[in-house]
Amino acid sequence: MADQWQEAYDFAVQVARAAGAVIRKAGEEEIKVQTKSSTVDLVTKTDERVEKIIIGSLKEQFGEGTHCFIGEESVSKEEPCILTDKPTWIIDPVDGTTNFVHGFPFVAVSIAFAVNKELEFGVVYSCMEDKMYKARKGQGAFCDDEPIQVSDVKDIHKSIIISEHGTDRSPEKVQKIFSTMKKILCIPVHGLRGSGTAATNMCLVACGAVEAFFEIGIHCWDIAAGAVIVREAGGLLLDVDGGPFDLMSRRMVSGNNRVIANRIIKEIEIFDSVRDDAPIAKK
Ligand SMILES: O=P(O)(O)O[C@H]1[C@H](O)[C@@H](O)[C@H](O)[C@@H](O)[C@@H]1O
Ligand SMILES: [Mg+2]
Repeated sequence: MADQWQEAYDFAVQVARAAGAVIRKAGEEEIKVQTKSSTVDLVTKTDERVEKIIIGSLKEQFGEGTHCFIGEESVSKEEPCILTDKPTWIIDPVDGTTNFVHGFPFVAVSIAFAVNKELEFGVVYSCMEDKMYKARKGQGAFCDDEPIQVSDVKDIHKSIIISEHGTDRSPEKVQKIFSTMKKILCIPVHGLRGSGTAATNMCLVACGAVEAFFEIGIHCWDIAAGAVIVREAGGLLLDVDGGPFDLMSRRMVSGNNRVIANRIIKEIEIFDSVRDDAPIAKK
């Protein structure tokens, strides 16, 4: 089995790199934009095309029917978003679609693989920067084949924290997001940042550029690959209430260590998000 997953891991890296090349090329042409859950939740033909390319290549390589797929664009067309014990690929073809549309240079292809509901490996290709992040359970995390590690900062006053605003602009949620950010800024921390892609944000935690990233409202495909990369780089993942991380819960804190993560958690104003694996009628 171990060798089988190694082959899948290596193949995921190849597929992510090829997908990134398609995105880069598409960014040079006219981009037609549509919307999904809200007027600021953007999608393009490239998101759909790249997801088809990724899933098509994986099916061709590993055989139709043996593996399951959770892809952002397939789920938006009401394909199931349920993690079972079967080998399952969790894919965000274009993480940072808003960045892609605007030419803001952080866009990632995110591919994760889980077996028995446990994440085995994750690959994040930051395609505009041409940086390949990857990690396999128990084997460390890498950027362009160089080992990466989270920062060793324990003093929150010496930290940079990342968060995002998400795509739900209901005033109550925005109020909570900004109130949390204000409290964290006023701890004070050195800075608050956001790249516009959750996958890249997690890689920034993994390589020690920032101490933590938290968000409520993200989806499993935004963070599954990054979760493996953060853990393998020595970091940790928690729920925003300090409990165990739950991939389907749409909320997460990823940090370099528990001291930093706990300090952030103290300030987070939690709001509800419908779980990724909720029955479609509830979404
Ligand atoms: O929709 P994409 O660009 O795949 O993912 C983005 C989320 O929609 C957004 O809520 C989040 O803030 C951003 O970090 C994420 O990557
Ligand atoms: Mg995404």
